[in-house]
Amino acid sequence: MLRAEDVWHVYENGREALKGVSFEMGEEIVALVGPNGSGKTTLAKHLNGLLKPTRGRVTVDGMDTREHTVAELSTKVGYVFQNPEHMFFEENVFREVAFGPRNLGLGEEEVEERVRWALRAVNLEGYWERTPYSMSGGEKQRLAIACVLAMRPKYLILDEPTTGLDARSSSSVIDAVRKLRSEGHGILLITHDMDLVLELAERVLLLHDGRKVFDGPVEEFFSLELHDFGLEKPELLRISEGAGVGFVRSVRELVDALAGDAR
Ligand SMILES: Nc1ncnc2c1ncn2[C@@H]1O[C@H](COP(=O)(O)OP(=O)(O)OP(=O)(O)O)[C@@H](O)[C@H]1O
Repeated sequence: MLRAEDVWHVYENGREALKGVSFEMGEEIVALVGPNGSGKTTLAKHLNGLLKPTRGRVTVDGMDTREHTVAELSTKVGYVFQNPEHMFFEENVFREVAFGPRNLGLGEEEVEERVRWALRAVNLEGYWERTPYSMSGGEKQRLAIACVLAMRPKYLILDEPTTGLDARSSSSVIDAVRKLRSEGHGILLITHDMDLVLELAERVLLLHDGRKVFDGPVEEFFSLELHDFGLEKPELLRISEGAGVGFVRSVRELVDALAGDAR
């Protein structure tokens, strides 16, 4: 479990970015949402120990983040930052993904095994020799996930994983996330994209001004007055509600519901 207990965070300039947030997650896909400046990144950085709580406690599978280094925690919680292309520096994909495990001091055989597994998990087999710079946005995003996966973390934090990607690249990233979830990973998705929340999340955590204002199922989240939080309901839901079929999660579900009504 990733667990935050009454976490407060005050930055050096006195800004209170988190005000008593409690939250826990296991093997599930949780969307972390909220307006700009609501504390999403600050909370996420607590979950892998990059930030320590000013007050309260954060544990990762029972390990208190205050008592462990970021390097230790990175084998439990992987963090894929926004705009991952800035993180690549190796000449090919193999070396890029191998970098983390090699740094752990693992033998070459184990390193190769991890690279193979991580690239397969994100459907990038056969890319070993490619230069990261020559890859598309969606491929780079999946490569960034593979680099973090090679550390074999149980939990993954993905910051805006589909922003700036076209529909096809987005759906390849979404497929990769689903696959990881089915293999027992817990995934925290930081996003402003309500379509992505509708499509992928199992639960939503909503922050506003450093406080948790909602934590619950996706359907319940979309029944909130989202405008109050600078968020918009997905078009798909507006259409389904307008058509009187209620909550759906995909165009296919909407079509099925409409076909059912017509019968
Ligand atoms: N290093 C820092 N020093 C001081 N204040 C900071 C620092 N980082 C963030 N803040 C402030 O803390 C608050 C929460 O910021 P945070 O980045 O966690 O929000 P966010 O929800 O991730 O925002 P966004 O959606 O814009 O990425 C904001 O008011 C921000 O200005």
